[in-house]
Amino acid sequence: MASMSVCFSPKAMARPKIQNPRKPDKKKPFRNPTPSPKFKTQISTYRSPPEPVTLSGGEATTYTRLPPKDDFVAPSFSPPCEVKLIDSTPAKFEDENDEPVSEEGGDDDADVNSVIDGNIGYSKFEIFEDNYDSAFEDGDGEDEGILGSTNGKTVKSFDDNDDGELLEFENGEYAKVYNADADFEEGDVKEKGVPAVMRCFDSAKIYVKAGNGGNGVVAFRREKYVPLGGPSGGEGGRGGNVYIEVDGSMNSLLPFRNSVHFRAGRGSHGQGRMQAGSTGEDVVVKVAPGTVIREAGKDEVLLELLHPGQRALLLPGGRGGRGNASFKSGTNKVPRIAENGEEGLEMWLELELKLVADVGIVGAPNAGKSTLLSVISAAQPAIANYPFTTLLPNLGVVSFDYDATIVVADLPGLLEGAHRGFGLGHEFLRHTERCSALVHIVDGSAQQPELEFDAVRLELEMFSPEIAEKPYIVAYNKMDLPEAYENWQSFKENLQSRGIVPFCMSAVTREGTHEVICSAYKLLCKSKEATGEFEDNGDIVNLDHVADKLQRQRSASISDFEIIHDSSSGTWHVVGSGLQRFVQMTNWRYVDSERRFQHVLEACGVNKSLMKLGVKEGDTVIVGEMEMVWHDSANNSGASSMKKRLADSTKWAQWK
Ligand SMILES: Nc1nc2c(ncn2[C@@H]2O[C@H](COP(=O)(O)OP(=O)(O)OP(=O)(O)O)[C@@H](O)[C@H]2O)c(=O)[nH]1
Ligand SMILES: [Mg+2]
Repeated sequence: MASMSVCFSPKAMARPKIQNPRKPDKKKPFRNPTPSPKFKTQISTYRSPPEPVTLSGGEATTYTRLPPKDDFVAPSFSPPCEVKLIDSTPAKFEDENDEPVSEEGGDDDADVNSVIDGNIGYSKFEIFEDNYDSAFEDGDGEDEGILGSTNGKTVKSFDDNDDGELLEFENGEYAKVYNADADFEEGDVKEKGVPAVMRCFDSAKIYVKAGNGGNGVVAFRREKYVPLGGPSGGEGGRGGNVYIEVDGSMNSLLPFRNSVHFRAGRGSHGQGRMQAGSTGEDVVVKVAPGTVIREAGKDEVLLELLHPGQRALLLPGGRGGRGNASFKSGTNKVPRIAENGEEGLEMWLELELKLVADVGIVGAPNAGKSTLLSVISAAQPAIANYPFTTLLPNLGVVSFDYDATIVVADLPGLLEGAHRGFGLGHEFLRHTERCSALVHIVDGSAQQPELEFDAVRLELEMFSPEIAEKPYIVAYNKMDLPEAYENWQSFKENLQSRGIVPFCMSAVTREGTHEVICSAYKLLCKSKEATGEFEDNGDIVNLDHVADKLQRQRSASISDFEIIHDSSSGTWHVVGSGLQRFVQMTNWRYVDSERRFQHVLEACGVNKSLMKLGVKEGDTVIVGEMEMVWHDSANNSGASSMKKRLADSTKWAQWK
């Protein structure tokens, strides 16, 4: 049997000419057409470091388009066949201090707004798909798509892309529009055609990449009167980090519709005279408070960022490669070896926004939710007399005192059948998940306010029992209108018989609104006390844990590896993150690199393990992106070819 001394050694091979695809092949007749020996086999993907990314704060926009009033016929509110509610926990303010609002909340003399027509029927609004590209384009260049219709007439329209379509932006970047309706069941009302601007309000998919480290260099000190100056190659700079920061001025993820890729800058290469390269530019991705971050396609939550100013290091930049000065030793005073910079990590992230609000305002469309928000806070949501004026949630801050403020979210209206795709469906209900209390607005001028109330409660329950169980206040609105005033007594009695004490108010005249929001605040305090949220003493949370974990994985020891044998092709795969990183950082242009590589394979036990497992002469061994041919040899002189593997495993670049 042949001696088991083993050697991988590279075989010099001609490098193929690779045409740089970005440049046209200009023929230069007076130059030698053979490729320059300095020609690199890898096509450079390096781009100049981007400017630090600063995203402008996205506004929770409210899109308004007033259709002609005649478009709205007043169909009768169709009562739900069966309404079943879970045990809820309505707010009760029965003690002396918590006075419920006067039952005569509406002033008889109140100025009845003649413009307001409370009889709009909305039970027939639904989202449907259509060929709206052509049919509904109004030429104003806005994103428009069909939102709803009544009696066949279009209410609003928004351009939208099909699910799964690739959006191309002017800057050459692209984003995939997801199919939000993947698990749509046949027979259900189709919940397709939600305009992209609405989908992108609270979800986004972005690509982040930390900067690559700069390469180290081989250089020697050459100076008059300094003979044998020694190695002086400096190391490369560290690549830029990727940070995620909470920007308090943002309340949506809409900016990520236009910016999908975030790449940190790469470290610059080292230089002679022991000069280290400079560090790459960091990139800071700004997100809205309440953003949940997951790796694309995975359920595990990486980060949940709630408070403005929080900053998490997500991806650390690659380490700079060492220059030859670092390899100087007693036995090798003239090292001709330097490392490549470590590649920066990259990842596709899925961002999901769950607004951080204390109180959520829910209710049927056109009930007066936005009007209430505009009255109790400085927010200025669009208000109009037709359903679905609010397409995206709005936030407002209500100040009670210097130190008592709450954030209130006004959500798009909910229709009976929202769980089957009617109206805006449950698109935005997840934003109430973080609310501690809800204010349920009932349109007093509706034909049957009790049924409207029950239908919305049912929808909340259908979306999530946890949300339905949140403490809530019922506010009967539009008391200034005679029909609402007339219905109030029966509505109140109906709810009281179920143990719910409703409030009445007129958001337009501001009567009763103060009582409603004060009660919501009290409810909020009670709920926070019960859950112990006030005792939250701000434990220091390590937001850099993702980067720490990735760093630990990356710097695994080179002796941690696994060998996988593919007997059909006689291939041995040596898998280990430490070894792969080592291969990636090895600069094969330098002669000493091969020797060092052989030495490492020997030292970390790869050769021994392969021989134990029965590797044979001529077998292929793959470590990271290097492919070698196993060669048993008596005196270490056996030649084997070493090739660099490209991303596409069917192609091979001959490597010297
Ligand atoms: N008379 C009267 N009209 C009101 C009152 N509150 C709201 N309105 C009117 O009702 C209409 C709808 O009000 P919005 O605040 O837009 O209702 P919304 O619940 O936010 O509606 P969507 O966003 O479409 O779900 C507007 O014309 C308001 O002026 C009220 O107390 N009295
Ligand atoms: Mg609204």
